[in-house]
Amino acid sequence: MTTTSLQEQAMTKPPIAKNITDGKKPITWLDNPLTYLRQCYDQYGDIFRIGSEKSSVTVLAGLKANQLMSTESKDFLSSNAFWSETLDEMNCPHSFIGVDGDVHRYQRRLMAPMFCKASLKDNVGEFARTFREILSTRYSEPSTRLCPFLRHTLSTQIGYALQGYAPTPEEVEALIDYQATVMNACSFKRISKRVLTSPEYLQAKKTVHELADRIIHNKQAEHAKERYIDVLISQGLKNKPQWFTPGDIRNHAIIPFLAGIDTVTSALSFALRELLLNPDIRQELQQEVAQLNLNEPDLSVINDMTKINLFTKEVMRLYPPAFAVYRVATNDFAFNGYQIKQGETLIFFLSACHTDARYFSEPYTFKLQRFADPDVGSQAYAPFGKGPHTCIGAGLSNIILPLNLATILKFADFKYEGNIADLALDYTKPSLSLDPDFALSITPLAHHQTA
Ligand code: HEM
Repeated sequence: MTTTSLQEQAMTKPPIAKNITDGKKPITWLDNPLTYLRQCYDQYGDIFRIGSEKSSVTVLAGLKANQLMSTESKDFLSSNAFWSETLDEMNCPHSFIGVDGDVHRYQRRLMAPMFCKASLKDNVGEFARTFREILSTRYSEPSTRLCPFLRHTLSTQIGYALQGYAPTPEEVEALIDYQATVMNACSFKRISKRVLTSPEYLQAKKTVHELADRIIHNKQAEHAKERYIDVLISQGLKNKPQWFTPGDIRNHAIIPFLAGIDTVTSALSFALRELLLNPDIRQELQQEVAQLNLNEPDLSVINDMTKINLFTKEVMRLYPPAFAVYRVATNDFAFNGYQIKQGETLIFFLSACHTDARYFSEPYTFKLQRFADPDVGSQAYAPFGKGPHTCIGAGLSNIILPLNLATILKFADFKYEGNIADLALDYTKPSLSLDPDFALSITPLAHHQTA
């Protein structure tokens, strides 16, 4: 491109996406955001706007957007401006997902040791036991709604590992409803804020507050390691009281659930859907798990899950639970020849490259061995985000996701009665989800009893 046309482009705004279809029929951003973004990226490339000329949001995508987020995001991008209304409603002004700079760095340093593999390695056996127990005691029924089952399992695993407390299934559902309602009303603006006065929402909020207080005050003497919430109180509150209001502390009590349950549920449900679509892959993975000791597994067993690990990576490439993240520009900056203005809301479509044939051949084909080639991925693969806010729970997720999948493959049979390819996507939750009524018939296998 010549210098003049670059200058001209900088004067104009990025193109507005128009007439977007899924290949057959028109689709909208609100109804089908992932497909919408993918089609826009194919049509317009690394930068475009969605919405109308009067009110639009700029989307940055592709390798350059990922690199920008990784390297320079701290200089001119803010998470806070996007999250602030959600944090107001949750009464936690310093919740670390929605703050920038020193207050974010300080909390991240405090939390990082609790999320590292060295800290989680002793929980692996307990994760496996938890899943087997829940599977056999609660969910060996003819038809199990998959998402509540996974949320119950994951909240128990995450809760015991980090907070020494496992929420009840009712508390977990209240958490999920509360989070989805606040985010949809306050940050994504998908629904009216009037919903925040509805009796259902207020009840969920009350349940979540009570849960947070119970976690804070549940100082179980027998808990083996220092709990996340205790570290935050003993170090954070003590050294930086201005960043740990009572509301912030409550938020820290539930943050591992808010960030971890919905996302891992998404990945696991798409994984099971993919296994139902691909019986050959299911059989291959079943052969691998047959060789594994899942009775008392440790980290080495997770490392031995070669195919399962390749499989989960490929699942998150095609179905990235958090396919895009929001930021607000805190300074003017240039991107791909266009000028981004301070104050603009931006969507970083970080998973755009996941279906770009330049980085992943035949991108819409599910290939079990794709990531066996170590050169595949790198900057183009970003299921856990990029830059300062990149997922702190990625290590935990890389343990519980393959472990749970292996456990269900080894200890249960699962069937779907309908046509699995027809299952609709659901965008009412913060993460990419499958139809909330998606139900499987799960039968614990006989050797489960003796395992
Ligand atoms: C498949 C599973 C998961 C996926 C795909 C995922 C994805 C992400 C992404 C994309 C971000 C970046 C958000 C942004 O830049 O605005 C993020 C942040 C975060 N994730 Fe995850 N996540 C997963 C599991 C977990 C788990 C299991 C936990 C904890 C129990 C967790 C805790 C967090 C937290 C606390 C943050 C905020 C980090 C910060 O602001 O510095 N995530 N996650």
